[in-house]
This record gives sequence, C-alpha cells and structure tokens, in this order.
Amino acid sequence: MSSPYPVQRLTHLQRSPEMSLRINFSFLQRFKDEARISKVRTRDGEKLLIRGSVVSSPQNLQFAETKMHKSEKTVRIGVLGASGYTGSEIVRLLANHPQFGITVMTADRKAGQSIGSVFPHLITQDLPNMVAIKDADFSRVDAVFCCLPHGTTQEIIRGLPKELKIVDLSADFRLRNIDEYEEWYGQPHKAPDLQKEAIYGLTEVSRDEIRDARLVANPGCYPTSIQLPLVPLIKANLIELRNIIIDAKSGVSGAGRGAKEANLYTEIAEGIHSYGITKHRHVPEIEQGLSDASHSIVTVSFTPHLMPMSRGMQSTIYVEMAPGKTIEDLYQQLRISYEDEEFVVLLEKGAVPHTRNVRGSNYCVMNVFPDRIPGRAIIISVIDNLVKGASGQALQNLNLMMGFPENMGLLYQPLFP
Ligand SMILES: NC(=O)C1=CN([C@@H]2O[C@H](COP(=O)(O)OP(=O)(O)OC[C@H]3O[C@@H](n4cnc5c(N)ncnc54)[C@H](OP(=O)(O)O)[C@@H]3O)[C@@H](O)[C@H]2O)C=CC1
Ligand SMILES: CC(=O)N[C@@H](CCC(=O)OP(=O)(O)O)C(=O)O
Repeated sequence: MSSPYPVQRLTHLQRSPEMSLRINFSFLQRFKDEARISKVRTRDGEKLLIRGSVVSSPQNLQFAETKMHKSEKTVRIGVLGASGYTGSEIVRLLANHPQFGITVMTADRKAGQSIGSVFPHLITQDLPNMVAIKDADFSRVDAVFCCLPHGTTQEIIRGLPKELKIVDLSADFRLRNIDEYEEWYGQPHKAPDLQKEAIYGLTEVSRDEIRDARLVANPGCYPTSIQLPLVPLIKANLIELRNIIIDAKSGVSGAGRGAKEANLYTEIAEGIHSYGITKHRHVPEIEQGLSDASHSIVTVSFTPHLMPMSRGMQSTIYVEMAPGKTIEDLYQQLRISYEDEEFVVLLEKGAVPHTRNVRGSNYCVMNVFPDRIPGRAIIISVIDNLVKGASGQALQNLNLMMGFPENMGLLYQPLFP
C-alpha cells in the first residue's frame, strides 16, 4: 500500500539565496519538477520553514511535517452542510489533505458559528465561520462537497457557478430515472437537466467517467457496501440474479445529526431493530447498480437495521452461485477485481470482516463464505458509513475529478478499539 504523502528519498538538496531549501524529489516530479518543503525537523531539532510536503532524507533531514499553509493549497473547497455529520467528516479528512483547502463552509440553523463551537473535536481547525448558503461567496471556491438533506441539493446546485466541480453526498442525483426518484423520494425531481449530467460515483466501478465529470452523485452508504462485492461477481456471471437477499446494519450516525425521537440513546441502546422493510429508498439505487452490471433487471430483498453504535455498517448478502460455480471461483474473482484497489480489502479465506476494523477509515473489507446449503454463498462487507459510505468516497472522487492521486488525504488507518 503506498503512502498518503510523497514520502521519498531526497534526490537533490541545495540552499536557495533566501536560505530556504529547494528540494527535488522523485514523487513530485510526476507532477512538477520541483517542490519546496514546509517544515522540516532535522536530527539536531532545528526547524526550517520551507514549502511542500513530507520527505525523508538520506542526509540530515529526518521528517518534514505535512502541514502546508492554507494559501499554498491549490484547490479552494466549499463544504455545504459543514454543521452535519458528513460535512464535519469532510472537514476532518481535509485537515490532512495537501491540496484541498476549505475557504467556505455553510450551515442552516448553525450559520454564524465556528466549526469548533459546533464540533469541539475540530476546535484546532483554523477555518472561517459557517455562513448561510445565501451569504456564501462562491467566487472563492473551485469545488464543493454538498452535504445537505435530500431535495435541498437539487435546488441549491442550480444557483452555483457553472464551472464549480460538485460532489453531492445526498441521493438527489443518484437515480437516473427521475420517475423512480419521485416514486421513492415522494417528490418530483427539481433538476432533471442536471440529473442527465450527473455521474454515479462508485469510485472503483466508474473511475474513468468520474475523472471527467463535473457533477458526481456520491453513492449511499448501504449501496456502497453492497455493490462493491456484488458488481464484480455479477459481471463475471458467477452468481444468479434471482434471490439476492441483503441483511444490512448501520450505526446511528447514518441518520444524520438532526434530533429525532427515534434516535435517542434510550431508543437505540441495548437492542437492534429493522426499518424501511421492503421500502427503503436505497433499494432502487442498489438495483440500478446491479442491473447495470448484469445488463438486465435485477431485484433484491433488502432489510436495513439500526445498531447501537455511532459508526459502521455491515451488509450480509446471501446469493445463489451460478450452475457449476464454486466459492473458490467467487473468492478468486473478488481477489482479481480488487488486488490493485487501495480501498477494497478481501480478507484471507475464512476471516470475518468486523465493522470496528474499518472505523474512521476509507476501507471496505469483505469476504465470501460457503453456505451449508449447497450452491449458496454468504458475502460479508463492512465499511464506515461516514467515510467509505459518504465523505471518504466523496474525497476519493474529488481527487480524481481534480487530477490528483485518488488516495490523497485518505490513508487514515482505522481507529481501534
Ligand atoms: N450520515 C451518513 O452516514 C450518510 C449521509 N448521506 C447523505 O449526506 C447528506 C448529509 O447527511 P448528514 O451529514 O448525515 O446530515 P446532517 O443532518 O448531519 O447534516 C445536514 C446539514 O445540512 C444543513 N441543512 C439542513 N437543512 C438545510 C437547508 N434547508 N438548507 C441548507 N442547509 C441545510 C444542516 O445545517 P444545520 O445543522 O446548521 O441546520 C447540516 O449542516 C444527506 O443527504 C444524507 O442522506 C450519505 C451517505 C451516508
Ligand atoms: C441509519 C440511517 O438512518 N441511515 C440512513 C442511510 C444513510 C445514507 O447512506 O444515506 P442517504 O441518506 O444519503 O441515502 C437511512 O437509512 O436512511
């Protein structure tokens, strides 16, 4: 697995007339011939202020700190809905992104407040206060993450400058068929023209289209955890398209930060419950992705559950194998499909994915098991709903759209315990 930052041996070191160090190193040569480095700790503790990123050195430089001054970041980011769970997760992830700097953050009820006052874990972030969307200055923004409730984004995006790159975390642009959107979301689509332009952003499946997109519809959390294992198996004709049964479980942050009686501690703790049985709005999104993979109509049984945990999601998927196919065929297909993917991990045979092993990270961890009923298989896939299921995948997509390495700012290891 490669490093999140260009940690490389120095290939050249010299002093410039202003006593700053100018350093050429091989990683950045892929982008520019030369970069200057930001803060460097030398063996004797001396600190040198220079521009750039992380380096290691064969000489007296031990580490360079990853901090770049905001003015040195090249892409100006707006976070719409920064006072919510996915918006604040974008802020957390971007704190370590060497190229994306936040210039605008919006909120609704919390407009006027600082991010640190709304989210004390982000108190060290030196960022402008959140403003109402109507007061946001988009002339200082190159790309936005829309972390707003369904239905809101369709209207708001219309008013944004046309040249902005947009990653929308809501479901507003995920369904290509706007009649289906109306059926499942209970309101007519307000921006059918923009829907035509939107690219569904399941990164590992649609990377090439995402690179050229202006508007990306970031997938829902359940659909991400379900499509990542099923799409390659369906494309390789290894499983039957009928009788796909998905039992999925989510942490409570999946429901957003807004206060709801059903999400009180007393309603959630010490128990689990199903919801949205047969009518959860992720059904058409899952079926759209699986139907695309098979070039035919796929339907699924999908039942989500709410778990007494803050973050995390597991999808347990029961499938029939195609005639003559074995668990080994399914396992090898997933291995081949994901061996070069940074953020999808197929465990060793028999090892069980745990949600707590992906907390806070952009990884999807999966495995496939033989059922005791011959011909059937059980697939388990886990993600952090707020990272690979939302803000992490959104950042992965914007990295691609802006021409940066897909993993930039995303190689957080999972939190444990
Ligand atoms: N939570 C998750 O795991 C996932 C969520 N998503 C989707 O991402 C989007 C954001 O979700 P999440 O962060 O959880 O939601 P939250 O409820 O936590 O945050 C919503 C944000 O939108 C703002 N907002 C609410 N109403 C309006 C409005 N009318 N105009 C402008 N801003 C408004 C809120 O501001 P304020 O708080 O100041 O009122 C807040 O900043 C949703 O569409 C959700 O479905 C997608 C994948 C996973
Ligand atoms: C626990 C919980 O309530 N989860 C949410 C899903 C969150 C998500 O992925 O997304 P979208 O809202 O963006 O589709 C739900 O079931 O509606």
